[in-house]
Amino acid sequence: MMTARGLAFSYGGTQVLHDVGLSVVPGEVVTLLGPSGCGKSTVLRLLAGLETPHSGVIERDRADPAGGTAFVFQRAALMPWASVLDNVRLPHRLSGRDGRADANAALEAVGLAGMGARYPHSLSGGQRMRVSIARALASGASLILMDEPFGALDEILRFRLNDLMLTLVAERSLGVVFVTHSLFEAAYLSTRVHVIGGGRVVGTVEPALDRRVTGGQQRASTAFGTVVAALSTLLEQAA
Ligand SMILES: Nc1ncnc2c1ncn2[C@@H]1O[C@H](COP(=O)(O)OP(=O)(O)OP(=O)(O)O)[C@@H](O)[C@H]1O
Repeated sequence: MMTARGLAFSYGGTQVLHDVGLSVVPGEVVTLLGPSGCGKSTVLRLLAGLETPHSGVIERDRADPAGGTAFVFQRAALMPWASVLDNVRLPHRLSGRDGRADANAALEAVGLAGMGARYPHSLSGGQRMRVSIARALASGASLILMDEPFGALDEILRFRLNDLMLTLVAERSLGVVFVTHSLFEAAYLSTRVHVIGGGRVVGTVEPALDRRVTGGQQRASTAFGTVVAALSTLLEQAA
């Protein structure tokens, strides 16, 4: 779906990325893990086209039928004056379409069927994040860039939304590039984890987990422990 190679980027005179590359195909969650300020969000901004790399290339697969890219931020960026349904169908409205059917289907997919008439202020943090994910799904995007989407949620909610994401990725063959601080979340969700330090990929781990096992059983498995240990070692090198 997307391949990036040799990305370098500076803010003013300060180089924050030296050499970052990644690729994502449908059904994959590719995670960027690293200490605060290492450049994870900047990589997402480059992938989203919000910034232009100073060197390196980003190639989007032209054969990708759905083609679109959606962004999900840490704070669910919802319009407070608009209903949940109108928030979710915003991408449709911006391109002159109705979008109700897609928006309702997406709300159902994230477990918020029947909540379309509510307003963001009446939702919990986890529900708001679900609305934000529903908006990304309803937009029809096949590639979703997620910048610490569950960082502000409690552990239980984060676990639930991690499972929801894995289901949606598998069912809809989405590609996801995911940024997180949490090595446990990275281990649980990812097809591949790139650990970033000093603007470079310092190491990559492909969690070899049995994906039929979920929840506490997965997190308590020996395989999971091995992945977490490998990621901690790389994180120590990245810090
Ligand atoms: N608009 C900007 N202008 C100048 N410097 C910036 C800007 N945005 C980010 N930076 C700097 O670039 C570096 C990388 O920032 P980035 O937000 O990509 O890191 P991050 O890994 O996502 O951090 P965090 O995990 O804390 O969100 C940091 O040192 C940050 O201070």
